Amino acid sequence: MDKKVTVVGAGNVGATAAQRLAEKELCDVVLVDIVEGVPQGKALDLTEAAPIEKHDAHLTGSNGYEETAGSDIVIITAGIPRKPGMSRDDLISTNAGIIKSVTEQIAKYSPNAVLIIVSNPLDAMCHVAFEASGFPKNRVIGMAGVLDSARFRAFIAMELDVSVENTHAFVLGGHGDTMVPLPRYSTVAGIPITELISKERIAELVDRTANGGAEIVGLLKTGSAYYAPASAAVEMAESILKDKKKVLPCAAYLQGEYGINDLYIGVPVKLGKNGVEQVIEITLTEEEKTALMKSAAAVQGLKDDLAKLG
Ligand SMILES: NC(=O)c1ccc[n+]([C@@H]2O[C@H](COP(=O)([O-])OP(=O)(O)OC[C@H]3O[C@@H](n4cnc5c(N)ncnc54)[C@H](O)[C@@H]3O)[C@@H](O)[C@H]2O)c1
Ligand SMILES: O=C(O)C[C@H](O)C(=O)O
Repeated sequence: MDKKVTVVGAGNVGATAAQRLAEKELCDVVLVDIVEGVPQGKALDLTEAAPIEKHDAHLTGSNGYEETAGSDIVIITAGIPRKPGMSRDDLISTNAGIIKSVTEQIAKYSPNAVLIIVSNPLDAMCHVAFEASGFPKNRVIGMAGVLDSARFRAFIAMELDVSVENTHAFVLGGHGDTMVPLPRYSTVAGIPITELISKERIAELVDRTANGGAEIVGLLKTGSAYYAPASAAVEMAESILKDKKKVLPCAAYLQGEYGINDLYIGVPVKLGKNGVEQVIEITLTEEEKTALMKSAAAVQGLKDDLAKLG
């Protein structure tokens, strides 16, 4: 393949993302993890599936970074997931250290890459990677909104018994308890769901979406969601690799947009070969604005915690 993507963290999200990238024949994939043998074993296993899955992507596993050199995109999933009873924010001190050291290595070997951050707490980890890489803001992006809106889309399709392909949904804000699903901008074949589903029922679907991560953690008990998160990261990677310029909700570094400054938060962006090519500002009602500002305040709190961690 003429494109190369590194996935750091060969655990649940990372290995599933590697599988999807290869099976869609988007790129060659380098899987990196600190555990000896795991990235090598998973890359070999995926390579042995290739004749059956009919793809020619090359997969390599490594415990170092030399093999990652010259990557077009790096998806960072390294770190610990939460367990039942924990919030994503409880992961901040452990994962900040991991993301900092991983990003420094990545920046050294792939100075022109676009980084897609997955590790939690997502918006805070974007700040860590942004600072540790020294990359411009358009090349450090967080994955959360694509996942959160896919969850909302799945719940809308289940509610109305329609194809998921007919559904569109928007979720703004930080990837935490204060995320902001936007029913007015969520549609079925272009029809706003506010025309199709009662207010009370929409409120329930919004609540289920905002708690979608915790719902899966409660079921799995030993970790968090990975199939949908991997799909979401790969949709972002595909838009960048193919310069598709899809408009997707992603965590982007805002400098004045939506009245928010110097903060990573989920907003609609255009994703192309340069990463974030445009932040799209949509009109919000007073209620939606208040919810977004509350979410921004929560992310700012985590950013302040990072500064204290040093
Ligand atoms: N943004 C989102 O929407 C979203 C969705 C799902 C998961 N997540 C987050 O992604 C992270 C990974 O989740 P998972 O389910 O894949 O966890 P996992 O435990 O299955 O995998 C994590 C992997 O990271 C590796 N790792 C740890 N430190 C490392 C380092 N310094 N260098 C390289 N690899 C390292 C571990 O060995 C492990 O294999 C978690 O923080 C989780 O909360 C975020
Ligand atoms: O909920 C988690 O801890 C993982 C992830 O952020 C998710 O939304 O599935």
